[in-house]
Amino acid sequence: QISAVTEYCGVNSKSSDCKLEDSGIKYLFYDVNPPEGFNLRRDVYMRFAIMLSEAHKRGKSNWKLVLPPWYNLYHWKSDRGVKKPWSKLFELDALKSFAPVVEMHEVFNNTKSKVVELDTLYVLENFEDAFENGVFTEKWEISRGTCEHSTKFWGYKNITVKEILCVKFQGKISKLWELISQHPHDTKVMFAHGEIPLHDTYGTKTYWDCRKSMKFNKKLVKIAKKYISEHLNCESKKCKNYLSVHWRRQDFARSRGNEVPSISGTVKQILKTLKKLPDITTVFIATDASMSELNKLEKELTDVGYETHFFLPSPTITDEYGDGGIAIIDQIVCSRAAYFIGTHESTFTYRIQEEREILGFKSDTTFNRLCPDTGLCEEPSKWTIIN
Ligand SMILES: C[C@@H]1O[C@H](OP(=O)(O)OP(=O)(O)OC[C@H]2O[C@@H](n3cnc4c(=O)[nH]c(N)nc43)[C@H](O)[C@@H]2O)[C@@H](O)[C@H](O)[C@@H]1O
Repeated sequence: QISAVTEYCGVNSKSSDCKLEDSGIKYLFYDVNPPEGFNLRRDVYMRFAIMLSEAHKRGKSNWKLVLPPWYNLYHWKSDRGVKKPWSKLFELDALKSFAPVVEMHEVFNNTKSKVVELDTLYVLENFEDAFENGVFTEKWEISRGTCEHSTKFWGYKNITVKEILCVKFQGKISKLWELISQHPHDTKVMFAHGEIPLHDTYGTKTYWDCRKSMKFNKKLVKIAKKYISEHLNCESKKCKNYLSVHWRRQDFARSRGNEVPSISGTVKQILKTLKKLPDITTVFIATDASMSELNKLEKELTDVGYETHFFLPSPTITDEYGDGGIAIIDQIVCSRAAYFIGTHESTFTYRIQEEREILGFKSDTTFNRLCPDTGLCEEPSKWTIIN
């Protein structure tokens, strides 16, 4: 009986008659340390998506990964209190083509009572000393005592939890299956601090297959294309006529003074690059800078004859897609430029570089960074694509 229902309500089933209680499906929920931003969260998603996709290949086909809604991100001011599903920002079908994922609201729809009761919430923590006796070993340990965690669950009142376990963890993400197997009857487990486990396969073909499946919502791509066509005069995915810069400011400018340049220092470096690119007279700036900083930068560039653009969303776009959507539009415009300069150690920049690798740009047009005004400037790492 159970197996018949399981088959009918299989992992790829779209039937609305499939109810979680009798379907045999198991759900893996995860969350990320609250202050972490959008683009680190995208990387954490990939770790879990690869974990589930690989497990599927090895027969664990009843597990689904629940996509945590985008909710109250520290840097996103425009959509406080709003739970944004992944489909607002990404193409869900593309994500599903790589890994068995479901949106949170789908889980509620599949639950008769509309209450989700997690069997176990594992709150992951780092070991105090990752290199005990000088070596890094993969390990986990259930800690006695308490650990810091939230049971706010993205603002949902109808998520409860039966058992909370604090776990010191270090190692690759697939090691989480060892924890899960301790409670074989669990059907809903959650990991808090999903950023702690490491990638199983960083930079491999599997990594890039997963990365390629993170296609942006088509409507956001359309908005970016229209902007590129109207303001930057290019109709292609690989434009030849503009340079793009990801100019990370805010907390980077405040607390990483040794790593990021001043405004004039930024202009100097952009101009130095443009000298090497005589056919380019247009610059696109993606940034989280204040309007006054941006106006200063723009003025210095236009004063010496460069057309300078940045994306200013209409209120309709902001209402519909929020800061996340605007970040994606900026990333698309940067990724299609003839030449890109990013900000050192910004995950926002890393995701643009990956997008450019997928589009097939030469790596010397992609892995470039803004240097501090003085002192050393380490070369950026080149994470090139494996097809
Ligand atoms: C220091 C660390 O930096 C990490 O940031 P980092 O890797 O740059 O990358 P993100 O986490 O994506 O950046 C944080 C947020 O800043 C906004 N932002 C940054 N640059 C741009 C831009 O060019 N255009 C637009 N539209 N928005 C931008 C955007 O809302 C993004 O979600 C943080 O995630 C960590 O929490 C921590 O603060």
